[in-house]
Amino acid sequence: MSTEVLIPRLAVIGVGLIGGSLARALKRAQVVGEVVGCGRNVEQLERAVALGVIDRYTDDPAAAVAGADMVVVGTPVSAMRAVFGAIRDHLAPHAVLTDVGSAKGCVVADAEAVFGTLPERFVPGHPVAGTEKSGVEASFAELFERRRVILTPHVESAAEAVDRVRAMWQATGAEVVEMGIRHHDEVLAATSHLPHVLAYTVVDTLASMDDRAEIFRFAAGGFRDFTRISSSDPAMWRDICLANRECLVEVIDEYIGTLTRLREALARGDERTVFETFRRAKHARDNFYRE
Ligand SMILES: NC(=O)c1ccc[n+]([C@@H]2O[C@H](COP(=O)([O-])OP(=O)(O)OC[C@H]3O[C@@H](n4cnc5c(N)ncnc54)[C@H](O)[C@@H]3O)[C@@H](O)[C@H]2O)c1
Ligand SMILES: O=C(O)C(=O)C[C@]1(C(=O)O)C=C[C@@H](O)C=C1
Repeated sequence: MSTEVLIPRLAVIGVGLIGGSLARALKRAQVVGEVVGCGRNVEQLERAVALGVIDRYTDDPAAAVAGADMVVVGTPVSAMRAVFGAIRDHLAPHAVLTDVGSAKGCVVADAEAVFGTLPERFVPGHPVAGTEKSGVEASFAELFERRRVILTPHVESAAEAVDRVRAMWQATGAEVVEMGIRHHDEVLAATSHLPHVLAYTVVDTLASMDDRAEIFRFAAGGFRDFTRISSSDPAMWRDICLANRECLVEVIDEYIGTLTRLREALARGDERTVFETFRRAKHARDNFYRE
């Protein structure tokens, strides 16, 4: 099989679950030359080299991006503004800059604040794939296979830069789609951020009940499936939820409406409403996952 080096030098700033999985996938596909990692935790970066995820590392973002053809920011969204500030004057003229943040409006606002105007070669991105684990140890090359990656190019994004980021993600086995920035944040508030809020609050509610030991002793498959994502990094999810709070609060209100209606139906013994709510949900989910 012939392969083409799409990215002679890749800089990954924030080599964790997502940055590490991307580096692994691109190496496996043999489409990348050298991978330079950058972060704040030297032990983690050394581990990344030992695992073969990156070829070398530096703790200086400016040095990491020097000569890089593609720069991927894989830090928590709250760190992106500082990273943009540190690399701003050191990007090669031909370098394409992208990120993997779970919310996009905040990242674009940060880029605009740092760069003045949005750079032509900046293409915001979001792989809609992950796990509840964090760190380079949890990264794996197959993470993005048959998953979606959303690109949210801004009006100034150069078509050629968008093509390069698309080609990078396609090489990982992902399907790439484009979306408006606000639309992305509304959709992900509903499909990703709300479920995380629900999982965290359900577990938190049960954990604060007096008989919690008894409750958790009898928690079985349903509880495990529903709450897996409440094991995700609380600091990362605090950042995501606050960054996308406008869209998230709207969809939480919508959800509270549905939950309140169900609660009232249960209280008055309204079989029909309870059944119809569950039936509609089963129908929607079964259709969604029928492939
Ligand atoms: N975990 C998921 O399921 C998932 C899925 C898609 C996108 N994302 C997004 O990807 C990004 C990374 O998430 P992750 O799950 O890989 O987290 P992670 O904790 O596994 O990795 C983040 C890495 O960034 C490093 N870092 C933190 N602050 C930094 C800074 N100021 N400069 C340089 N490096 C810094 C950390 O040391 C760590 O190595 C986040 O923006 C998140 O919103 C996460
Ligand atoms: O599967 C998980 O553990 C995830 O949380 C992945 C998940 C999601 O909500 O689906 C989490 C955050 C992202 O930005 C994209 C994907």
